[in-house]
Order: sequence, then structure tokens, then C-alpha cells
Amino acid sequence: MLLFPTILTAALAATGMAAAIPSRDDTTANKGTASLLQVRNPSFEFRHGPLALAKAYQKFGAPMPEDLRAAIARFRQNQKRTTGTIATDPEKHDVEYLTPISVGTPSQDLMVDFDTGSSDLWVFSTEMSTSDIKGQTVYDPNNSSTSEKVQGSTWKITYGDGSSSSDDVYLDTVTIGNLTVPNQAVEAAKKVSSEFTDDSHNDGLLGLGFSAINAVEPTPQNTFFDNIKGSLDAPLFTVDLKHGTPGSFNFGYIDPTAYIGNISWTPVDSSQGYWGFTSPGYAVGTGAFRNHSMSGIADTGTTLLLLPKSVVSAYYKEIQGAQYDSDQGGYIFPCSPTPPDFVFGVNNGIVTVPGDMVSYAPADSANQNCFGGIQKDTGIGFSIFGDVALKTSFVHLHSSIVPGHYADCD
Ligand SMILES: C[C@@H](SC(=N)N)c1ccc(Cl)cc1
Ligand SMILES: C[C@@H](SC(=N)N)c1ccc(Cl)cc1
Repeated sequence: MLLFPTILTAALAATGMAAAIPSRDDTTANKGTASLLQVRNPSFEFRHGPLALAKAYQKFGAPMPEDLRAAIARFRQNQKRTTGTIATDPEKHDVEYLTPISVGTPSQDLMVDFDTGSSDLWVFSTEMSTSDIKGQTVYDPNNSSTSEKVQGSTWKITYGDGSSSSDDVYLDTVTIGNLTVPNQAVEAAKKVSSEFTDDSHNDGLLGLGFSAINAVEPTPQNTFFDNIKGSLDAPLFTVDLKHGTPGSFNFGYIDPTAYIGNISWTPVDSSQGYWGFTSPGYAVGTGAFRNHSMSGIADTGTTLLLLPKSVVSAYYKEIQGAQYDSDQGGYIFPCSPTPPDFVFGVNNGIVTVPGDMVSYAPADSANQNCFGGIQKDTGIGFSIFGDVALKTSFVHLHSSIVPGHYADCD
């Protein structure tokens, strides 16, 4: 980890998150991608012709010839390093996205919430009281020949929505897709708050934030990504959440077919342990772009897009009948007509949240009013670009970088 901050400090000035610049009238521009790039690794560069050619095809949105696609596949296959991909499925209303992992020997398969806004891998376990378990699959360390208790280590986490979980720590084999970390810290829950008990399909969280904010005491543990990144083709992962349909987390490679568009990027601040960045401003629908610096984090573990109060009220002012409903603790508005798009800047590019995704979910049984997917970040101290913002983008989170990717998704 010592190496990491050094590189990070050295590179922060030159890091970048890419920003596509889809023109607003481009009908395909309903999605953008964002890369939060940590470090330009001087020794890392694409020398591979087919990959460069593939980028040219995707840059101009041309379909890739089959032989080129095959060449890229072979390139990946015979790399001495590895890459991985795993599907992630949205729960109802995209409230969270669940992704399969395997823990232990023989493997125990769990569905967990990949969370770029935290840095602990914790799971429901046989150490919990059964009253705290409602349908979740639990990890049984005693049923794994490779589990090893980390004596004296404990953990306790309270999340932004007040939910919490805690207790002891094992090292065990963890596999995601074709990627395996043999001695990953697996934090076995003894206690969880009701929000997790009631979240019956969610067997735990896999943190993809920075290990600096791992909650294990006395010795913080590494995230899965920090443990695996040394064996990846490139120390990066990409997040491609989608609305109401499976998306993917890719490790170690950037799928040139996952997006189209051109590229630029913006600096990242990981000083709080998050994938932090500052958006230069926003626009409502086809209105003019308004410069308004918004510092926040890319957070797959938060459902909504939480922004400064002034931005949120400026947006809802454009919707006939929108109002702040203190009973529901958020803005609601008539479900139809579709509200205007919300556009936010990422460096010199933009991400467009289509209006139909701003209507997060029905706010009443008559389905007349919808609860907004964009709400205030009051009291948090930073904005949160949660799933509502990410599912319209193909987001790259890099810990070492070549010019990042941020463009329209296909
Ligand atoms: C960083 C996220 S929690 C997470 N993604 N594990 C967060 C923090 C504070 C608030 Cl108030 C709401 C959400
Ligand atoms: C309370 C649980 S369930 C939920 N809010 N959908 C939870 C899940 C993910 C995170 Cl990052 C924090 C809390």
C-alpha cells in the first residue's frame, strides 16, 4: 500500500477521468462513460495493433470485423496476465445490483453488492443469530478447508443509510468469474442491522473503494481489487450497470465494444478512500450548461444521484408539479410527462441521465407521482453519483492508467 499512495500522489496531477462529448442532439447520446483514472503507469502501454485498430473502429462507431474481434480475443487469451468479467443483476427498481462470488473450499456461492463506496468484503455467516437471517445465503467458515480465522481481528461498519454490520474476520479463497484471490479477507457477520436482514437477496458487500478505509481492526485488510490487480493485464476495473437488465464488472481490461464515443478525462481524489471527482456543472434537458462545481464520488452501493440542494431544486423547478415531500424525504413529481434529462459534466464531456430514468419509482399506489432519482446530498459532505448516474454510463475505475474512456455506451 505504501507504493500506492506514492504513485497516487505523483500521478494525481496527471490522472484523469475520461469525458465523452456526445452532442446533445445525438440520439445515441443517452449514455456516457466515465473513467476515474488514478495513475499513469509509464511502463504500461498498448503495443497491440489489433487493440489500437479496435479503438479506431469504436471511435467512429464502425462495426468491428470478425477477424479483428477474434485477434483481440486471442490477444487476451495468450496474455501472461489475466482479465475477468462478471455479470451484475439489478434488484427491483435497480435499488441495488447483485453479483455472484464464490468463497471457500468447496466453494460457497453468494450474491453480494459490489460497492465502490466502501472497502470491506463482508458476508452473512453461520455466526449470526437466525433471527437476523431472512432468506440470505450464509458463509460457513467451518465448512471451508481453506478458511483461516484472523485471530484478534474484528470489524464494524455503519453505512450512510444507517445500516450496519460487524464482527470477525477470516482469510479464505474468493473467486469472481475466473479471478481467484487465495487469501482474501472475508469479514463474517455476527450482527447486521434490519436493513440488511430485510434485503433478502443480498448476502453481503464486496467493497471496491480504497483499502485505506477498510474497517478491520487492528490491521486493515486489502480489497479484492487491491489483491488481484497485480495479476491483471492492467490494474483497472470497469463498471457497466444497466437499467433493469444485467450489466457487468470487468477486471483488467476495457471492452472496446462496450461503448462508443471519443475521450477525455478528469482528475480523481481518493483522499477519503472513495473514487472522488469534481463535476464542472450541469444542464437541464436541452438547456444551457451551467457551471457549478460538484465534488462527489462514483458509488455503485448508493441507489440514487445525490447532488447539491441548489442544483436539485433548479432541476425540479423545470418540472410542472414537482415538489419536496417531507413525508417521503425527497422530491416527487407527476410520473408523466417524462421529466427533462439531467446532464452532468465530467471534465470537457457530459453524462446524460435520460428523463425516464429520473423517475426512480412510483411514489404512490395510484402511480400518479414518482419519487425522483435525483435528490439532495445535504449533510453528507459530498455528492454521490450513485446507480442512477452510473447506469447511464460505462465507468472505468483505474488504479493505473492510459488515457481513460468515457463515451456513449452502445
Ligand atoms: C458512501 C455511501 S455508503 C456506501 N456506498 N457504502 C454513502 C455515504 C454517506 C451517505 Cl449519507 C450515503 C451514502
Ligand atoms: C441497507 C443495505 S440494503 C440497501 N440499502 N439496499 C445496504 C446495501 C448497500 C449499502 Cl452500500 C449499504 C446498505
